[in-house]
Amino acid sequence: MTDAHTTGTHGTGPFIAAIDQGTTSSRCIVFDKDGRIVSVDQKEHEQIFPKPGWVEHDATEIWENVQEVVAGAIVKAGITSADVKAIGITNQRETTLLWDKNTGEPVHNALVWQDTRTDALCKELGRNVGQDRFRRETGLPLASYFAGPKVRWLLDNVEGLRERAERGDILFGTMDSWVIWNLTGGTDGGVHVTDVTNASRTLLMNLHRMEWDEKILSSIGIPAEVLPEIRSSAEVYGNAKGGILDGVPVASALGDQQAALFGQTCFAEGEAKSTYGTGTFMLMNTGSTPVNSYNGLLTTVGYQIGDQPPVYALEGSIAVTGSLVQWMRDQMGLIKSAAEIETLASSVEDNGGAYFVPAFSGLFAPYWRPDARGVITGLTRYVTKAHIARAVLEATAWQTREISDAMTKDSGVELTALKVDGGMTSNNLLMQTLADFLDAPVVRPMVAETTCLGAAYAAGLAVGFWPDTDALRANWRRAAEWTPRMDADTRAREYKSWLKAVERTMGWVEDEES
Ligand SMILES: Nc1ncnc2c1ncn2[C@@H]1O[C@H](COP(=O)(O)OP(=O)(O)O)[C@@H](O)[C@H]1O
Ligand SMILES: O=P(O)(O)OC[C@H](O)CO
Repeated sequence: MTDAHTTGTHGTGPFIAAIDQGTTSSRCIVFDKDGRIVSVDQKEHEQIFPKPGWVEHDATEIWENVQEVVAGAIVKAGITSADVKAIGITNQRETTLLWDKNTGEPVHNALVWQDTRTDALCKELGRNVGQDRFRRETGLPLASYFAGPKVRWLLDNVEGLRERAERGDILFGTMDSWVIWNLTGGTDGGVHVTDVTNASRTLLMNLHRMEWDEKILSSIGIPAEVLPEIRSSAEVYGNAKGGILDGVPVASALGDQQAALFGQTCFAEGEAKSTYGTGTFMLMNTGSTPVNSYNGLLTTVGYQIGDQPPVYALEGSIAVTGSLVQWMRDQMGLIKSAAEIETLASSVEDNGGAYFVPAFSGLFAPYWRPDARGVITGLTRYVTKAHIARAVLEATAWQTREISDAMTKDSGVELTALKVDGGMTSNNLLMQTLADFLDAPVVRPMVAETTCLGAAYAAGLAVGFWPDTDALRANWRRAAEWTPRMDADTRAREYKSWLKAVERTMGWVEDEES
């Protein structure tokens, strides 16, 4: 398939190292000038589920893993810090951490983006401050997904924390800030920064001014003292201090989905990519002005290169896609490996009338309904586990279709082709189904690790390793393409049934339960 896990040096360097601090693992990839992978090292971290709906990570474990994978990738490449021109950072977005700047100790586990404990707080803020205000100033709907309410929860629930924060002893960061602060020295002069893409996921940054919004900070109840400085996505923030890359410039930070947009070289307005991992995130470059969404998408920052103006994006976020395949494997035991879902689903011609809407933690885009829960509908005695497997894959494709429709409505741009990446894209049936449901070609690049590649590209631009985005475009190579085969009537009929199934998920959780 792709060369994602090859090791061994290409040429003689120099190189760029990218760190991807993801939801389930941390990895480091070394790239050469052609954007090819030289080495990879990766380590998973524990997923902590203290209560239903709560998801946490141990940030100390994550920082240890990051150091380990960086050392692993450098050793596998057979190079030294002298061969590495810059380090790029990309990360799971929205996951929220507060730590003590004097000791470097986290005050609590990080609250992960999937964590829904702030649902009630968001409702309260919506009543007191108004949904519209958040949308207008930050581009985001008020939802537990984002970082701001998680910061407030920590300040309210960790004893004595608010006083320590107001005294200036506590730092807030998403995982980019945590990794950069530690890489650049931690308690010994670490820099406390974030980039515009990560800041645009907090509900705290004014999307038009690229600054923390004081009115929103005071309405959520967050002291400005804890906040990192907002910087561009591609500039030198500081040099690594200690460790195997001592002295190397840390030169980019991008939320992982924005990094994938960059790695897929979606530099022109209207270009879009969709990343199929645990969840799925489709982003479309909308150019130099933020496009308001009236159809359930997020307005977010795509990237900002140094002192150039920021580039905005529209995003459709789907919470459950690859994780539904994991659920079929781990909770249901219907398949033994994620790849087996393709074999099972391919053993039947169609879904047998069954539709599966995986609203396990409510529905994200384009609905933003925390009260929704998963349903399998259309069941008769005819339906087998193979039909369900097919409905599982179709769920990912239909959710993408809904987001693509919303993007067309919001941006006026018709999707002519979708660039895809992520673990699920190795599933040919899914990719064909996607092309069929979108009625547009689906293309996958040679380097499937677009997230790390995007972080490497941004860091490389910052230090002059690559001259400009045209040089990056030249590296993009197509590995596979799927073209639509479904007839229009079947597509329309199936889409109607899918939308009917989605309706059945709504309102399941009563107000007091949520
Ligand atoms: N062949 C496959 N068919 C369907 N889903 C798959 C397949 N292979 C992997 N997956 C799913 O893809 C996800 C892993 O993709 P990855 O891009 O590594 O995710 P993440 O970066 O979110 O951890 C898992 O949720 C897994 O269930
Ligand atoms: O770490 P991933 O690939 O699951 O991405 C998570 C997203 O950034 C959440 O917004």
